[in-house]
Amino acid sequence: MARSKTSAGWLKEHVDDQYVQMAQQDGYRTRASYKLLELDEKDKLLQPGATVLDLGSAPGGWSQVVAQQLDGNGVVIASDILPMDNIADVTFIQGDFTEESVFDEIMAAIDGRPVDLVISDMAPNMSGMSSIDQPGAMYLVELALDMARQTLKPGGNFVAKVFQGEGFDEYLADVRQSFSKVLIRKPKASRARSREVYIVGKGFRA
Ligand SMILES: C[S@@+](CC[C@H](N)C(=O)[O-])C[C@H]1O[C@@H](n2cnc3c(N)ncnc32)[C@H](O)[C@@H]1O
Repeated sequence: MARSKTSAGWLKEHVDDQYVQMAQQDGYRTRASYKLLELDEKDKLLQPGATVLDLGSAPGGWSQVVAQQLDGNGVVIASDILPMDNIADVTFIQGDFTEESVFDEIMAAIDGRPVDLVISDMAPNMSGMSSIDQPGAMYLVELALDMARQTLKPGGNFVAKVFQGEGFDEYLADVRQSFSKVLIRKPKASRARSREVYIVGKGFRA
């Protein structure tokens, strides 16, 4: 096989490919499933009977993991601007999360239930220009945190994909205001060259 990359680059791409292959074998719609599986293994996020809100859910890799772990015992509400094929036991709301009407629709689906976990893997389409992409990404995670603050039960948990760059430190400080423990995770299935990390907030303080 011709190797045009450095051996470190080749090795990383090979590992990335392995996740794609694993997802196909395990029946997950995307390699992203392994990120949530690793976060759950480390931080014990998914408990039977939980109400979970999955923001930026398409194509559904995280929702599949949540539905699988809850195994019919719990409530999963997922939302994305893109369509998502049906997943058993997952209520899906399609729409732009920056629009108030979508926020209201999600709130209506939650129907006053205390939410145990809010997870956001939302990311805007990247233009490659960080002066545009970074503020767009930060805006989405700020809205996700706002939703978490309005819906989580005391002691509830929060996960958000955040890109390291402008606004990251301020966002982290903001998350720390509302959770008793905050961790920064880089799951193995997250590409090393990506600036994405996952902020995990545990123990919501209402
Ligand atoms: C990395 S993907 C999520 C993958 C998902 N967690 C999974 O496991 O299948 C990021 C998602 O964020 C969604 N997204 C981006 N901007 C959005 C917005 N304004 N409102 C809702 N979803 C948005 C995208 O459509 C995309 O599906």
